Amino acid sequence: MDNLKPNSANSSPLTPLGFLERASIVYGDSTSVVYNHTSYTWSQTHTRCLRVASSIGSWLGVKRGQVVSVISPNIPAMYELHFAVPMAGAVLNTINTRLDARTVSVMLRHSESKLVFVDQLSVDLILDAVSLFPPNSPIPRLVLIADQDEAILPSSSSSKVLDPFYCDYEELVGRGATDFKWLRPENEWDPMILNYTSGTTSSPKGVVHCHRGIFIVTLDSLIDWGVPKQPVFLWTLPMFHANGWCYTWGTAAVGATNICLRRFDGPVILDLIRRHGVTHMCGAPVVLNMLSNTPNVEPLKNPVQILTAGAPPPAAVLHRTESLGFVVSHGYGLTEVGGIVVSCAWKREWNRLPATERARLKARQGVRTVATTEIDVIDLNSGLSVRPDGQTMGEIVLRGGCIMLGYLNDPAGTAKVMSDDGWFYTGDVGVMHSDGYLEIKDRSKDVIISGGENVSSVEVESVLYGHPAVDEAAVVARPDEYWGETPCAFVTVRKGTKVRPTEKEIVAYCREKLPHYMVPKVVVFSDELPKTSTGKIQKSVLKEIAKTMRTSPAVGWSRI
Ligand SMILES: Nc1ncnc2c1ncn2[C@@H]1O[C@H](COP(=O)(O)OP(=O)(O)OP(=O)(O)O)[C@@H](O)[C@H]1O
Repeated sequence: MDNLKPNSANSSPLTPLGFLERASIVYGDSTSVVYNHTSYTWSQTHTRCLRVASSIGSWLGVKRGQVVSVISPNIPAMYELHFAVPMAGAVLNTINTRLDARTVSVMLRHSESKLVFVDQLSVDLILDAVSLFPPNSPIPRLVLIADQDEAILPSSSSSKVLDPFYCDYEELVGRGATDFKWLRPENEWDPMILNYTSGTTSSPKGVVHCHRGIFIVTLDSLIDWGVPKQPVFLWTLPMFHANGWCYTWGTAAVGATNICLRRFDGPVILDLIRRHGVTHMCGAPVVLNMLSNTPNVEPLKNPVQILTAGAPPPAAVLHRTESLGFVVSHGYGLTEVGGIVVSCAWKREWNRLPATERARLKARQGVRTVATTEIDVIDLNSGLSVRPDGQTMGEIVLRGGCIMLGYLNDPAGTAKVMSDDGWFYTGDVGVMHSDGYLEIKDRSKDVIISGGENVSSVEVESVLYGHPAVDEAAVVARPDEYWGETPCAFVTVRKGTKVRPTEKEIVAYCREKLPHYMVPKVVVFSDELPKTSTGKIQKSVLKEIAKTMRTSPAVGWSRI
């Protein structure tokens, strides 16, 4: 067999872009995208993407390997650009619409972006970002995405303000060639995506993924969640957040109907579920919390699959969401791995357990997905696997085909997380249970060390979420002269709570459920917790507040 080698018939570069052409054949007349009064079929989406890709290259002059950015919520153009930009041979960089102008400016310069597609509501943001470019530095071309269905340009958007825009998105569609031969990657390791991390623990880092990695994680995510053909997929997860965990390309593979929406709250989601017969949706735990705290909700008529990841989902929130008729799946991933690489693979026999026990098991992050090569929890001193006792903490490490190529222009940062031993170091601290399922206990930067004991902030938070009056909770370290650090809890109280709990009551509640050293010594009540642009609680901000607190809380916070 020695002379049987890879050849040109069996080694065309892997890429998820081919899913679109296939969808146009198999599902050509079926609805691909719905947004307010606009809808397209898969055949139309295919043609529109080819036209945009053709215009990006031939009219706007973008070359293979150059970066093209998009700043947009979940509207049809955002979906199409996930195909059109890489089909033009360019590298897609989606930018979070909630970032500030300075950060956007840094990202555009860092990525040397050549072209930016800008949703109408981000016009001011992008113009401010561009105005921060140093004199004489090249400015990317701007294309406006004017929303046909919600024609609201920001107040300052007089025609003069729109002058810097080269053209409108629909003009690109109109000018493009339908018979455009899209640029296949020359090599499956060619960069396809540049995503900046959320910046929860440090400044955002530019993660680069290749076609091969995205192909692997996209198919893996469909299999892992058991997504059937032609589901109805509601876009409650921002596509700018790790490309909607790769379901942007995945929905084309299965011919789904993508329900797009600009913004949402609990009632909007529930209304869209009813109107469109939604079968699948994704969201960080904050979305589950929003749904389960929506007043006067009637249980769903048909079960809806909801995949949650991005932050630890407290068991109490999982339980409340499932009692509304959602079927929750729980996954874990990072921008650096493209999507979900670990999930709480559900065992049929667990269905017989009481609901609270099911929720406790489901709150664990779980096992590697089928296409992830290996995961482990290792002791950083010895480099060996920790004991699988559900107690001994270590760092979660991964290896597999969907791990990023590296951080853009940051070899030192890349080397720090991907060392010669072949592991990618996640920076997350976890334990391994005896059944082979792992559970995250914290981010390494958030572990609280009290009297020499490691306290998992996630574990304390999960107890706080079980309190009927607690809406959101975050636990951080507060410096303590005697213990070194002690847990300090920040909580918001649920709307409609008649009798607000006191600090003493919350502490007493935690004492019933946690060892003494894990119980928060201080509980601070607030109307809102600070969040990152991807909706994660900003513990770094809370840590700063906790540091300044001795016996009395900082201004704006109260200990009832
Ligand atoms: N199911 C989950 N349970 C607990 N934590 C999770 C889960 N899924 C993701 N996470 C957390 O989210 C992190 C990945 O988030 P993301 O890639 O959006 O950037 P970030 O880590 O928030 O930002 P930065 O790296 O810039 O601090 C993981 O490292 C982990 O801490």
